[in-house]
Amino acid sequence: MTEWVVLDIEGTLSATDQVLVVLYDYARPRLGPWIDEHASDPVVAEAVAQVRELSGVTGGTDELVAVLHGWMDADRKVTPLKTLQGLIWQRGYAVGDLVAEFFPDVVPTLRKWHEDGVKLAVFSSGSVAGQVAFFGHTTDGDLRGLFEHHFDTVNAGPKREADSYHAISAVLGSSDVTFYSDVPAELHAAAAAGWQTVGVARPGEPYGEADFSPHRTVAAL
Ligand SMILES: CSCCC(=O)C(=O)COP(=O)(O)O
Ligand SMILES: [Mg+2]
Repeated sequence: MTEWVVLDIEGTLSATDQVLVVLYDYARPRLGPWIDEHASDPVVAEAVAQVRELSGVTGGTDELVAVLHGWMDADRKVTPLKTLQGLIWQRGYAVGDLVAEFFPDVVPTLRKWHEDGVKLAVFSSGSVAGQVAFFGHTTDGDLRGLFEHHFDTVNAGPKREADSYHAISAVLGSSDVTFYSDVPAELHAAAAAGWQTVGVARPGEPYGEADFSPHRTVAAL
């Protein structure tokens, strides 16, 4: 049995539409008001500065929002976008607008692994703040206690680079780690860092028919 299981979210634990439709549609109209109402929050100010730097935009909130919407339409997992989305979703879960849903196999399997002594962590492009709110408000209740660690592109790095997985191993204090993801490029990066890998090829999902070789592949956890 592996010491650690690290899990991707979108396409692995939850349907891609949960993120790209439900969560993105919730964030889209709220980005502008959030930026204006939280301009003095250092996290928001830093995210806005990064959006300006990456896009070259010098105008007001409307121009920033146009950039953010463009990134969302292209599903570009750009870190400042994920930071702003995470703050909006955190509020959405707290006030009861949002409830996280999983594929049917997910919660029973996570509970079994946890009971069997396997340590669980998450590595997602979604910000840690968004992840924690997500697992705290699910159709199966508060699942935060199942996870020892949360990683994102801020505290670990890009998901398609081996260095990010080395950084996570250093925090976990172990290289006995198995990574579950629906994206082959993420599995290649994890394998390059010495992790065990499992491709999650769920029928009907964007990567359901992808070539996962040489990784072990399952259709459900
Ligand atoms: C509240 S978690 C939202 C997850 C998210 O924003 C996302 O982009 C998922 O990407 P992943 O790396 O988990 O495929
Ligand atoms: Mg994914």
